[in-house]
Amino acid sequence: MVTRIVDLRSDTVTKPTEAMRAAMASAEVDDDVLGYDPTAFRLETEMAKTMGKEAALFVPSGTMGNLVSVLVHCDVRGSEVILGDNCHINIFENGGIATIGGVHPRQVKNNDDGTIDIDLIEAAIRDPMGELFYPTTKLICLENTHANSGGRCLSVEYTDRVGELAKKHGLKLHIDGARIFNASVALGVPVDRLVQAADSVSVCLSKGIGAPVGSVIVGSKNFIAKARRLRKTLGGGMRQIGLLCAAALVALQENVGKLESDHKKARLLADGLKEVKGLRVDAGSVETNMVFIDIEEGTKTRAEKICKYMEERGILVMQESSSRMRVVLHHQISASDVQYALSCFQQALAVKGVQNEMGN
Ligand SMILES: Cc1ncc(COP(=O)(O)O)c(C=O)c1O
Ligand SMILES: C[C@@H](O)[C@H](N)C(=O)O
Repeated sequence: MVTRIVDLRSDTVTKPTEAMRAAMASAEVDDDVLGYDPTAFRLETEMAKTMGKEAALFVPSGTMGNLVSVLVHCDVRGSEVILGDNCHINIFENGGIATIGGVHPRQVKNNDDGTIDIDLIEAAIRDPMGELFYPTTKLICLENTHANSGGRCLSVEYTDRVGELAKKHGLKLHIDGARIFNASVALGVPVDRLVQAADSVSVCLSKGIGAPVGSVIVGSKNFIAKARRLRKTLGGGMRQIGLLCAAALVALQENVGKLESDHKKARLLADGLKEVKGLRVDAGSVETNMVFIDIEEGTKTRAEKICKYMEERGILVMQESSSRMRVVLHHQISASDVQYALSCFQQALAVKGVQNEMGN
């Protein structure tokens, strides 16, 4: 009988706290399409100030935040965006920039640390006055932290260099900052400084920050004005969104300060897992709240079996492939949860049933 659930699938799984629920219940609201929801205005004003940009816009998801941002920057037919081959926009957003926006993705290899070699970015740029055959590069996208690289942080120095390259070629820079606060805390760099070079940033409130729903796009006033119109076009114009924004305001107050603790718990779990025979964990590369766990060659089991074994004990783990799993720490995972998860992983790899000759 499972008596407790330890949900390590993602930092998107957090439940609203009592303070968030109370704020939602008492939120001052109005129609944000016909006018301006006052609580949405408060959140957008606060986020623009925090991120060091002129303006901000609440959107229902990080996927819509990236889609709207890319489409505002790539506003002419035949536009092209340079992005990492392993980035969220390219892998997990249904190809929306192309299928909905008609923007051509120019994939450049992501390094293991989430960066893209700057010389490869420059080599991928297609000059608008160039060959008749080519799309026109309009935008470069980075992702910080980089989820598929295990939550690795892009440094401010690297980000500034990419920003300089974009300016040199008359391009814009967008940062998928779903976990930008995690990067800021891990690097010890104020978040507004970390994104200073970016023309736009999409910030998820629904991840490590722990809000139930939503993201915020930040940028210039002109950019946000265009983004607001495009959000409506995409069906994202919402009415009394102060209910959601009130929870986000509480989340910002409550949880940014807890991100370092999430990172410490991730490192603690990674250090324990790397000692488990049959698992391979690069604990040294754990910079924020994510840990990728690989099954070692020759270990006669699969991620599916381990995830099932863990789920039977109340621990939810994201299966990435037949030999890879991911755990993500968040403010609703305690230190004792971490120890419990580690002990269950140790048991899973020791149990005959989980390991068998066929590795089935
Ligand atoms: C790096 C990154 N960007 C964007 C998103 C999209 O956010 P949402 O799930 O709110 O659409 C996610 C995850 O969800 C993510 O991990
Ligand atoms: C799966 C992915 O879309 C989500 N952003 C996560 O990290 O959980």
